[in-house]
Amino acid sequence: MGLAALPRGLGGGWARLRGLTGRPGGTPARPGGAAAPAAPLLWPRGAARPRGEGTSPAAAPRRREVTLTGPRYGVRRRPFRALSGRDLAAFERLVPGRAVTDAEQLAPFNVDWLRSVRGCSKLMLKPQTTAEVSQVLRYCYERNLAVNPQGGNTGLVGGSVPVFDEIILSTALMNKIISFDKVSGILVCQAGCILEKLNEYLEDQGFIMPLDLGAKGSCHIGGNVATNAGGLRLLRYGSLRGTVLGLEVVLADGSVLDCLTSLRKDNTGYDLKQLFIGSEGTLGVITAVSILCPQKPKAVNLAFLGCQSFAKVLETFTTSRAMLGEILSACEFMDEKCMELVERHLKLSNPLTGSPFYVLIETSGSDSTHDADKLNNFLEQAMTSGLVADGTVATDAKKIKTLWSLRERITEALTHDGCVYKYDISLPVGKLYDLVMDMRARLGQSAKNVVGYGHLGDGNLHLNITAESYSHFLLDAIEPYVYEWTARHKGSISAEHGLGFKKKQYIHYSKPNEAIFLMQRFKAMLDPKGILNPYKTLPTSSEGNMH
Ligand SMILES: O=C(O)CC[C@@H](O)C(=O)O
Ligand SMILES: [Zn+2]
Repeated sequence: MGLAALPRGLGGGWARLRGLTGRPGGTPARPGGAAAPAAPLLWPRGAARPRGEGTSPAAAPRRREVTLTGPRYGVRRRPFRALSGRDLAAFERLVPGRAVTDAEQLAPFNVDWLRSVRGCSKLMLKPQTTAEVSQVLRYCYERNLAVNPQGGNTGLVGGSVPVFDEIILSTALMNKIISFDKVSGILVCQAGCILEKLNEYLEDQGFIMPLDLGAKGSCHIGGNVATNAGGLRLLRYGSLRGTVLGLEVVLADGSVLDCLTSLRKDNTGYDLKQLFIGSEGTLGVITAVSILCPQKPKAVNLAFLGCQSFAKVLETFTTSRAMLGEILSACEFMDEKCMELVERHLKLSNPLTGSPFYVLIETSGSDSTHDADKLNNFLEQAMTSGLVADGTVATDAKKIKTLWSLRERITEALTHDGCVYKYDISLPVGKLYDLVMDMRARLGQSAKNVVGYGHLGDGNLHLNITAESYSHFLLDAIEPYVYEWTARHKGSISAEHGLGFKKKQYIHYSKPNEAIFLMQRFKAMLDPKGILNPYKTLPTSSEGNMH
């Protein structure tokens, strides 16, 4: 690349570092809920192996019926009470006009976004206030009725939909902003606020949300906190365990735990909110969140770079960290297979010529000249030292969004590729791509595509494997090998998606028995009847606990 082509000043909005060949088209963020895309055929092993289902995606109708989770995974319904007419009348009194029983209306809330698991709930309740959530849970607790808390239903591990007939407790109408303090940057809001809407609200006031993810257009902040979602900005702003300052939670028996403080520092006893962050709705229902929001950066730049090897990807990351320092706000990677999929299935265009790997480096700062200088120096170094073979830089918001969609929409592209096996792995960053190469060699022709992408800066790999149709043989080749590999390298089998229904029995690969036992004791203490999001997160010996 000619150094003269470097975007000194980055004024053009969209600067190609070497020979611009294409232009991506703008597209919306990942849809969720009822707006789910074409049906993927995805059967990762859950509580038990799915029974006898292998349909060719090509032959399947785009909106095929998803098989019920209970029979498909061989799960036994726990002895919760079944909903009666008396219960329905009571709920109609507690949330008048907001108790949904119509089967057609309920259908999208019984199926996950990936269309891989399906429950058969007969009732969805849509409370508007914490008091209503409390009354509903008190009633359910007394009557021994199981409850499935649900936000935007964008989860990827089957945690947000019922397994059987659990009552869906939706946070959709709990979407009020309670307060925003411009001095401290602390936002307090109800759990059902949509992430993107919160960000828009904050942007008007010169702030942003500390997290960003592909599902931002549909996911709820309460669901984000309940799953401890990571996303694209974690590298810069840290995890929700740091930015969430307080929570209001309704416990299984209906009691309200008001820990909705807005303090940066508070060392008075145990930090109880941490128990609920990442507990996937199994310990309580999050009804409100207090969260620390950063200033909206005045200057944002995005470099999309092509690298010839993963070693160069790693060195590009370390160099960017060293040279961009405090303005580095994201560092993501994707391999060429991912690029092929977004091009083929979503018709997005690669603005670079073919490279085996692509890296997205975002800077967010307060001084555009200073940031441009820093980025230019970094790019110059990366290019002259041969770390980066090709690249383009965007400074204009629309073009930044277009480039980001290449990365954010990989999940969606994968759903169009056939039967998908998903793995969300944390590893020492140097080992991140070894697992992909190992898996590719191991599976050979039995997989259609083995792709690797993810949050490079966080050491989080999204390994996805696709096949034309479901195969026990392929599943056996992947699992438990992928979990053993991860455990051997001291990684985590769920970096940011949670365990939900599909991964709960693999917790042992990442946590010792003592920790799991303690988790089970917490669960028993906070929800003695086990009514909250049953069959999720924690393994139970009677439900195919394999280890
Ligand atoms: O689909 C996946 O495997 C990852 C989804 C999401 O966490 C992402 O980073 O795009
Ligand atoms: Zn991710």
